[in-house]
Amino acid sequence: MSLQIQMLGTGSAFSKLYYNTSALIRSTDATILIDCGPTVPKSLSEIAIDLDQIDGILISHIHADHIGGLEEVAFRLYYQYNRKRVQLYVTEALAEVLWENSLKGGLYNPEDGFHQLQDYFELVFLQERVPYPISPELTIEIVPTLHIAQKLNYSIFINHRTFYSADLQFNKDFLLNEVIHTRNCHTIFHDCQLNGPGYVHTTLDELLTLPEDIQKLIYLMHYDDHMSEFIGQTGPMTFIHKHEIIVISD
Ligand SMILES: Nc1ccn([C@@H]2O[C@@H]3COP(=O)(O)O[C@H]3[C@H]2O)c(=O)n1
Ligand SMILES: [Zn+2]
Ligand SMILES: [Zn+2]
Repeated sequence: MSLQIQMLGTGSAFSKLYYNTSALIRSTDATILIDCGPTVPKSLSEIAIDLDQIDGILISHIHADHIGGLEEVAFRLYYQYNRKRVQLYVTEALAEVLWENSLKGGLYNPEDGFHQLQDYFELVFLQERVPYPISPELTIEIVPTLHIAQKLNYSIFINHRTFYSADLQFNKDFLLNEVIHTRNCHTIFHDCQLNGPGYVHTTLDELLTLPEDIQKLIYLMHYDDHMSEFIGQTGPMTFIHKHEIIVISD
């Protein structure tokens, strides 16, 4: 069984060069978007993927660089793609905040029957730490991780052994004990702030404290526009780039 993870963007929240960090998971039987910042529709069109080729969207947390493209996607699925229904993978709690505190402002339209998130998307409520089989070849599992205190935030295990971080404060114990020791992950996509202190993100210096054999598994994403100054300074870790495809075999 193999799947592809293709980056739609690899930049930080304020990047002007690398697009918002987001990825497309493509198995033979499902195409799922992880996060949907404002640059996602443009990035998809650059690789000639139409919105109606996407089966579902998973949201890690509510910051504009991860959800700011959802209004466009919702409207276009309805008006340009003949009311196409796409699954939205979220926890129930995140769905509530997503609608009430973000999308409702643009998408609420009672005259045309749009009252709630379900009027645009097929909601699939994920449970924390419960694997969810999206298709025979693709299983996802979300785990709560710390980005900003008291703010919902979920990182993702894809087919059990690939870890994809949401925006994340460095958690060495979690990476060593859960991601590596317990789950035996072979591939890690990790957010990376190039200059410290990180405050709400993991810094490059923090990732460089991990054992080298673990660093070898790490693709760095969510980086700032001065990334090129750090090429050669990331140990065995690799910057991943927009539209790059990583093939995952299990
Ligand atoms: N305490 C905080 C909170 C937020 N931020 C910045 O705001 C961005 C929101 O999107 P992000 O991708 O989570 O990155 C955050 C920080 O750049 C920050 O720098 N410090
Ligand atoms: Zn972000
Ligand atoms: Zn964030």
